[in-house]
Amino acid sequence: MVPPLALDIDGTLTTPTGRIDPRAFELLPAWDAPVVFATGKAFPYPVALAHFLGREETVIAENGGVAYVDGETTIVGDPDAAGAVVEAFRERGGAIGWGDGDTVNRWRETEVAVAPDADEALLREVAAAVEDVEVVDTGYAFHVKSTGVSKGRALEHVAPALGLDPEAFVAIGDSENDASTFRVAGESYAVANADATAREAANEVVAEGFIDGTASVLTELRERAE
Ligand SMILES: O=C(O)COP(=O)(O)O
Ligand SMILES: [Mg+2]
Repeated sequence: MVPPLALDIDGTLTTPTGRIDPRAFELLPAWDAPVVFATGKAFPYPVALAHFLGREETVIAENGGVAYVDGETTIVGDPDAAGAVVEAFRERGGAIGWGDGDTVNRWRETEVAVAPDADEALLREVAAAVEDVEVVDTGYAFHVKSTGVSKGRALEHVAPALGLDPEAFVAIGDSENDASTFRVAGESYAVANADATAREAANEVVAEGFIDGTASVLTELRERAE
C-alpha cells in the first residue's frame, strides 16, 4: 500500500514559474491512499485543486488556520491580531502589495498574506509589537499569522478524522511553513528548492526541485509499495 500524503502546493507541486505541473494530474488522481493538500494559500485554492483532481476535498489552508476534512471546517487563530499588524504596517507606509482586487487575501479567514516584495523589515518590526503573532516567509508571501497555528497541528487534527495516525503520512514541501508538517509526519522530504528551515526539518532533501522532486519521491514510494 502506498502511504497517505501531506502535500504542500507552491514550490512542491508547481514548476519554477508557479504552474501546477501536468504530472500532478497523472500521479495524484490514482494515488491509492488519502492525500491532504496543506498550503499557505486561502481555503478555495486547495479545495479547487482537490476537486479538479477528482480527489476527496481534504485540505489544510492558511498554514493550518483552516482545516477541512469529512465535510467539517475547523478554524483556528486570531484574525484580529493579524489584522492589527497589517493595519499598523500600512499606517507606517507599508503596502500589502497584491494590487486591486487582492484575490490572495479575499477569502482568507485567519491570517493576512503580504506580497514577497513588501518591506520585510517594517513588517517584522510591527509584528514584533503584537503578542502571539508571527511572520512566516514561504518565498511566495509573508504570512502574518497566530503563533501556534501550523500545518503540522492541523495535520494532527485531520489525520485522526481520516482514521489515520499523523505518523502514517509522508510529507513533501519546500518552505518554513512545511517544517511543522515534517515533524508530525512519519517521513518527510524537502524538494531541492526548499529553504534552510524546511531542509533542516526534513528527513531527506531530494536532489530535484519543485514538481520534479515531488514526482521522484512519489515514484519511489509507489515502487516501494509494490
Ligand atoms: O501561499 C504561500 O505563501 C505558499 O503556499 P504553499 O504553502 O502551498 O507553498
Ligand atoms: Mg510551498
